[in-house]
Amino acid sequence: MTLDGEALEQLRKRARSGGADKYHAANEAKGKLFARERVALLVDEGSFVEDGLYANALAEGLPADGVVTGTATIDGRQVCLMANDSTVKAGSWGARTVEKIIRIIERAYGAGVPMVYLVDSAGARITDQVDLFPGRRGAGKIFWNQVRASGSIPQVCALFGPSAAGGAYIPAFCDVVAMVDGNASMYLGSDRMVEMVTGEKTTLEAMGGAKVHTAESGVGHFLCKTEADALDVVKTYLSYLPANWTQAPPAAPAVAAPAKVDLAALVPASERQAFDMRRYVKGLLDEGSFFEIQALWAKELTIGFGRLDGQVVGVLGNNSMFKGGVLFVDSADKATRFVQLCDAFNVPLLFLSDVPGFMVGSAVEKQGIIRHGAKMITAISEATVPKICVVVRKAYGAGLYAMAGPGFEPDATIALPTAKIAVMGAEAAVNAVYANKIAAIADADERAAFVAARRAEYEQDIDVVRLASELVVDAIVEPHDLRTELVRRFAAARTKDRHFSRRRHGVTPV
Ligand SMILES: CCC(=O)SCCNC(=O)CCNC(=O)[C@H](O)C(C)(C)COP(=O)(O)OP(=O)(O)OC[C@H]1O[C@@H](n2cnc3c(N)ncnc32)[C@H](O)[C@@H]1OP(=O)(O)O
Repeated sequence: MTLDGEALEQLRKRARSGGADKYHAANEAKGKLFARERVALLVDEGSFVEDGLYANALAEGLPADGVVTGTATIDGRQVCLMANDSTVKAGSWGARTVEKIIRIIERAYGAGVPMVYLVDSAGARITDQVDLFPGRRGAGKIFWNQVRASGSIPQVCALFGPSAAGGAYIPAFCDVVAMVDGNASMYLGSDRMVEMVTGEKTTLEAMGGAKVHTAESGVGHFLCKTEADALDVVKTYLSYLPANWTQAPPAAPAVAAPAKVDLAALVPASERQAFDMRRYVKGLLDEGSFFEIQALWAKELTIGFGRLDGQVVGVLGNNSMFKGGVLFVDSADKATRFVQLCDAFNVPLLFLSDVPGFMVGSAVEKQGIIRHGAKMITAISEATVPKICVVVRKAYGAGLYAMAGPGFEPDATIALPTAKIAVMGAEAAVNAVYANKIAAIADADERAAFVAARRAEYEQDIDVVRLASELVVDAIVEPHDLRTELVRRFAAARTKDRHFSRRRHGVTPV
């Protein structure tokens, strides 16, 4: 075939226009943008270089084979990207679609630049299955490549529509997923399939919608109102991360902490009174820099990126506003993944502890709280980035270990003057040791006096000065000095040795 300029322009136009008008109109009615509009909104103007525009150009009705792939810059930094075109066979993957996706991930991995996935797809194109599904470069190779790239380059997903069956694993293998409320969904079997297999009547939204995944399953990380919001999340996420695991996160000009926040006043003296750790974090970090992740899921643990004097840090803080800040199965998983993410991309870790410990009881035992807790403690142990544990109010039981306590090679354990570190809280400890004696005291006043005396003894044992004198904590720091102390200590830890263990990898308690 010979092509003159006009014929090539026609071919190009056809490939760029996507699928049938009715599918463009249907998307528009749902407030969805065309895949190419999403790319244009995300990347620096004029920076996109496309690959595979003519994929399946000889077939009828499969422009670009339903996926846009290429390289671009975001805020001047190089990325690779793919964007499903849901106007072409619902964004399903044909053989060329799969090959294009595999190639762009391989390219991102090879170049050491982030990979961005703009997902809106029906998963495997069932009618093409022999070509796309089982082979060496079939759809499985997409996931293999994602797993290989995980922790080597940032991988971030914005989900705008369905992400069906195999398609659901693309977001799942990403570091974070932003989901557009009302349109985005992830599920292994469609509602029709679920009814056929199990008899359950459900909908994509009820089973795998954005609210479900960002608040209940934890597979999604950000609930976004609009597509533009989801694209902003992608940009913001990348702004905290290096291009790949060999580089340091990008520094920014230092910004002071918010002047009006009095950290000491934020923490109530009584352990029974809750406070919002998110306010504490925002008061401590550079003003406006806190970027919370999974804000709606496992809220008893607050996580996110921020900056201290312009340098990126990953923050984990127990939030007593939710479930008393106790660690549960989900919060342990939330911590595990975030610690691994930060460690992979050289983001120092700041632990702000106000933790009563892990939850106890038959419900959580049946959910495997022990192995989830062990997983979290494994991640904390294996993390070799600079890590600092600040005991803001308390660190009890295995909660101390899970929040990078002294045994977990932190670069420092810092206690605020009112901090308590103990195997458990005073009330529980007195009850554990003296239950028989307490029960044997008939007189109520005498019993109360006995309990108060034992409690006072116990409190003396865990006094913060005693802990500092025993070298359990490295410093006692007043709240108004905490930020400066952290800036200096993180700077000092930047060049630390990051070797952990002589082995291929551990056997994680999953
Ligand atoms: C690795 C294993 C796998 O991934 S197996 C993949 C299994 N996938 C599925 O079961 C999803 C099936 N599709 C759906 O549920 C819907 O199409 C979803 C994704 C919800 C989108 O709905 P909606 O926007 O209304 O589109 P639609 O159903 O009208 O479809 C538009 C055109 O696309 C086609 N299509 C859709 N999905 C596939 C698919 N997986 N394989 C092949 N073709 C697919 C439809 O047939 C329809 O085509 P046409 O335009 O009528 O010719």
